[in-house]
Amino acid sequence: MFLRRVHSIRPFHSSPPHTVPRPTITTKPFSELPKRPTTPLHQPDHAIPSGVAPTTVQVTQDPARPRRGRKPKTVLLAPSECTVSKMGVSPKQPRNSLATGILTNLSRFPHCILLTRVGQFYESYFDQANQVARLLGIKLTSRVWDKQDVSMCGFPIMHLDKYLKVLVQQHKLFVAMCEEFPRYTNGQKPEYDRRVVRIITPGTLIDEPFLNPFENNFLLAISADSPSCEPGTPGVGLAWIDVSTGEFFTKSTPLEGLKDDLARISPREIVLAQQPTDQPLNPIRQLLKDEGLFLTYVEPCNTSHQYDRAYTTEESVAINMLTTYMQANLMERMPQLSAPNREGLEERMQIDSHTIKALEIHESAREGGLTGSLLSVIKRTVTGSGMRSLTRRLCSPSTSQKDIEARQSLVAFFYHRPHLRDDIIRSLQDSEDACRIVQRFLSCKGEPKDLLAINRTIQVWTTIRNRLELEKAMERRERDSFRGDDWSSVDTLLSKIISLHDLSTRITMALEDVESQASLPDEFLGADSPESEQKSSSVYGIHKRTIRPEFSGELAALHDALCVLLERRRDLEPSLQIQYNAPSLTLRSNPAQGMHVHIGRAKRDEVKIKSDTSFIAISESASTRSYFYQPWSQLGAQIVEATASISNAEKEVFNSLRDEVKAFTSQLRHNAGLIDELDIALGFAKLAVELKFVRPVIKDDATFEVADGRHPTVELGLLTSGRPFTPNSVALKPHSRLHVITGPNMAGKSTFLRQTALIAILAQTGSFVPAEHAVVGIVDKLFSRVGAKDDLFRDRSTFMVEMVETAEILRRATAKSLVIMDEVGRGTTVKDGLAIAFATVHHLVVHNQCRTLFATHFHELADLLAYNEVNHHGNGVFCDVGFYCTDVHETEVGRLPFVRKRLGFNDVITQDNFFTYSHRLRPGVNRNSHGLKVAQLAGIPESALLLAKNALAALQTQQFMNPKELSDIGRGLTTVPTS
Ligand SMILES: Nc1ncnc2c1ncn2[C@@H]1O[C@H](COP(=O)(O)OP(=O)(O)OP(=O)(O)O)[C@@H](O)[C@H]1O
Repeated sequence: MFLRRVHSIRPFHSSPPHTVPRPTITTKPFSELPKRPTTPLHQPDHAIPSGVAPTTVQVTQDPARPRRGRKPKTVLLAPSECTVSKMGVSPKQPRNSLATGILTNLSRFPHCILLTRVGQFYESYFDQANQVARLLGIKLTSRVWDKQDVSMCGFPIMHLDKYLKVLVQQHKLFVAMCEEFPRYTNGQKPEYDRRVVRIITPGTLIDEPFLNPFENNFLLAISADSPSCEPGTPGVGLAWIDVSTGEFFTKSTPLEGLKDDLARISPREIVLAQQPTDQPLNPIRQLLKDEGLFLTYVEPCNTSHQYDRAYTTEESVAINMLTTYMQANLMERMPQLSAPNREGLEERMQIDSHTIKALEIHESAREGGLTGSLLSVIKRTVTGSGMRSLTRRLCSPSTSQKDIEARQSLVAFFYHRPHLRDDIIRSLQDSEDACRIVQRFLSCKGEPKDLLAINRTIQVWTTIRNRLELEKAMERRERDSFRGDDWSSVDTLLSKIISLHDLSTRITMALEDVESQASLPDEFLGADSPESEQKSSSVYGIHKRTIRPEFSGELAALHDALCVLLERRRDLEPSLQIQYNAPSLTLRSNPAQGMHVHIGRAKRDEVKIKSDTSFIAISESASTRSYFYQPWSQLGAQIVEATASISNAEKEVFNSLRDEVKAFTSQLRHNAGLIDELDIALGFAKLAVELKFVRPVIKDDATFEVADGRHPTVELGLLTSGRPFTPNSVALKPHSRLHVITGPNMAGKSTFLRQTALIAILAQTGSFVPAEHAVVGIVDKLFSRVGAKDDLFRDRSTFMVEMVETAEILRRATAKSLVIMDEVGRGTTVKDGLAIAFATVHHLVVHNQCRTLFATHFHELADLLAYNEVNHHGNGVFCDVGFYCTDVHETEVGRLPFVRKRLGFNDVITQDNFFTYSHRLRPGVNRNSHGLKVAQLAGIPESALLLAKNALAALQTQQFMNPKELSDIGRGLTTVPTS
């Protein structure tokens, strides 16, 4: 039989969320990419990257000579043929070099918003200026080029980060950054070379200050056209990198696992090979399109080059695509990359994409932020990278018993040593994000303060190591019961930390301590004011000392020479004061007047100077005078020259130190990874103490036993309103893998299901769990069917979404999986729903053989499933199903009046209103859902409630009434006759 849906409205599929044309980039094998930037920073380079096509330029009509009836033509122009017209460009070379440069860049990067640096501003011109001004909410203005008005807008460079965030993160636009580089010829006014140094896309943010330090920003490439992508085979190649930290991964995944990987990686941008438009979308492309992710298309990789034997062909394609894309966008900022870490398919618990969202692991479902998520409740890490690692781990916990137990041992170690734990946490708070700093260096960026930060971090690592070793020595000495075994997890960690003592010593020897850095310019050059000092620093090369003079012979000699000059200056000032009887005379410099002699009290001190021709007056105010005085000008120039030489020598030292740090990239990343591990373990230990978590026993079978387990997020939520959480137990065993949960609405069925899944995740992440006791058999895949929303955008009703998710679980769950299902079948008629629920459970028991918790209001399901069972004597098909339920108790004191008060109702509290939910599970089946009580809680009007009550009574007594009778019941005129 064929089913055909008939819609009066055709299904609607929107276009991708962005409208900017996508880039076309030819991919190259990873190994062919330069390992370091080909052009040093700040060296002009006019080479246009290959593969950039001439742009399509809209040629607008000349407003002076309108040609009626003609549409504007679209033609291809080479950049050099473009010129400015009122509303766009026209084919004539403009005389203005800035305009030419901008037009060239606009044509080279047609898919980008171009921001051009002009002095202290970033500016946008031509048609783009309208868009930029609108998006950023800045003023649109115009300027005249070649006697024509050109739209423009701009903002000061200090606002760049704020506006980049709007363009790139908010509007998902690509921004080409065009910087200016002054060229000085024969002491003339500088000319400027302008070139695009980088294209900023949502996935290629490096160290922009608006990057969240606690989140990864992944750029993902997918080999979407793999020929070997048969169902079930891992044929889709993935490669993803956080450009800001250098964390680089690759993996092959089967098509059905792709969605889960996307949910877990949560990429900001996905790079995909372009496909001819006449070809139908393959399933991978269809899935990516359906998910509504931010996709960027590049030219297909036309090489079958395999990056390394360790990687599959699909992975190599993805790696090549990713690195080529990075190269094309990061340009001069392209960092050196280390080889990607390959993730095996079996190493991690696979959590399907719905489950990651439904369990609110790192994002709450309601507000979308961290608050209310599992992560927000369990997070105790103190470093940004620790938090990022924790998030990744929660979304893909380990499936290796050995790894999990090693992590648990570390947590247990710190659990029992609060004083040590607190000490190390305190030390960790002083460490910096080593991975991000190293990545900055690898992108040829970074400042001396980053070197200091790396040094501080290495020192923190050493302090932690020393503290642990000290503790061990103390325990050995003081504790009779000292057991070396207790220390094995810590010893293993310590043995893996690589000593970077030499690197740290070099940085310490080289870098000036912060306090003395500011002393040089003020003291010796007599800057007029802090502002003028700031201004003058660029002009006169006044420079804050960053490297210790004694670090290199050359620097020491330069500093000696400067000292001599400064000594001369120090002598010159008092001798001039005495010679000219002018105590208010000082030697000064500023950008406007250069080196000059300043008289503070002119009336009193100027007399002798005025009559000396070697002083040339350059400015005056009511009480002060300034003079040009050649000996000071010459001496000052020498000082500036010496300072500039020091500055250059320091830059060289800084660059060489930066190179040294870069040479230790893998060691630094390795140590940072271990410290993340430590940070997470310390956090878990603290969490276990604070929230009374216990260490679960990990097994490699199908057991899942939890005594008095709790839902950490719901428990915390209840705590804030002063209510206790009722713990619940579960005991899934290899021979009894299915539990059916029934009970009233609002009595805690969903909470119980979710807490079980969260306990599995926490246990395999290495954390202790919220329970009195727990035995967790390793879960390979975790699935959930909880909560339902429709997905009209993708043409799916609520029930359709429910069935799609159920189908996926039935296809994919294995005997090692854990499945939680909440009210499957509720979205249709009772009979259809019951039938589907029965078939689903049956399939899970017979075919998937996985551990399952199934919550339902269909109590009839119990009769269909069980026979001769301890707590339920049905006529069903299975003998080893567990049945548990929650309850409602009519009591003298209950929650209802208080809940209704909170909802804004002002009821008279009657005895009838009193009941409580028993959230505690008991064995058995509850056949009453008490739905009307929830309706009452929610504020359904009294008359409607009365009608519902009577209708329910009628249905229960099998009495069927005509509409007139029902209406009378609704008006309270009559009640249902009892049978
Ligand atoms: N074990 C518990 N202890 C205390 N309060 C709980 C417990 N479990 C649930 N609750 C409270 O009850 C509310 C409803 O729980 P939950 O959604 O799990 O009920 P349910 O039985 O699944 O309801 P429904 O059948 O209507 O979906 C929760 O938001 C929480 O405030």
